[in-house]
Amino acid sequence: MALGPMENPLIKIDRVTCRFGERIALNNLTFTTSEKRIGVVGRNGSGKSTLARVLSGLIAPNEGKAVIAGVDVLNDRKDAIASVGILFQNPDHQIIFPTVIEELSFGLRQMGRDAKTANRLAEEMLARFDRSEWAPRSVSTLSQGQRHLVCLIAVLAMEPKVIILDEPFSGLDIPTVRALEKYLNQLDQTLIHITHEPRHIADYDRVLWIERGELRGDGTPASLMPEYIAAMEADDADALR
Ligand SMILES: Nc1ncnc2c1ncn2[C@@H]1O[C@H](COP(=O)(O)OP(=O)(O)OP(=O)(O)O)[C@@H](O)[C@H]1O
Repeated sequence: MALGPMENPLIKIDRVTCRFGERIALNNLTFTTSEKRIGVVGRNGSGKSTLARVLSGLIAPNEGKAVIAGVDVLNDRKDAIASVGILFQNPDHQIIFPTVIEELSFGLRQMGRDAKTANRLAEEMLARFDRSEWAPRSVSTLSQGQRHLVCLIAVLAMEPKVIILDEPFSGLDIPTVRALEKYLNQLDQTLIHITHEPRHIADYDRVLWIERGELRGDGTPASLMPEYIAAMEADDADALR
């Protein structure tokens, strides 16, 4: 018998606890999901970025594990690269090479492509985004929005099944946000989008509301966001504690 999405979810967070010293960033968090568009909300410091890092295998939880498309993303790094990609809030936390083509080729080399193939695929990706002239450009000469697009292209080039977006639009101007949104909406891949802006996930299939490292709410945007927004507005005295 074929397993349905409930028995064989695309994404599984299984009893994950993450501590930083005394601080508990994620507390025995468990959920599964196979939806294509998942929003993650919660106040500052609630554990969203920690969840993003666990989901992409970049940090080891103290307990529990993350499994994406059957891959234990922490322990099986080679398969994890094909399963999950992450777009950080700040592109400068992601970019490590001086030129755009080197940056794009790097991920493809990591996936086992030879240098020539990686270069060709990177050039094809730039052409797809109508940015072929960026190939030899020094990344430092691009604007923040342009560097963001380089990071997104780099993630897409690796064709991961799941793309995690950690507040991808903060600090970007309206046209750049619109352009990135357009690219993202067209994608066939699963998106997990961490945001403080309800508008960005209004059409999503599911929203997870994280508070103090635990799941405070779980539902559709229509069922969950009114309560979330009311809680945020009622709670401004507690901000930054
Ligand atoms: N490397 C770290 N060292 C120490 N504490 C950390 C570290 N990373 C996260 N924390 C703490 O873990 C908690 C959760 O942080 P996290 O960055 O996951 O929150 P967040 O929901 O993404 O916040 P924001 O909305 O402000 O980006 C916070 O209390 C934070 O101070």
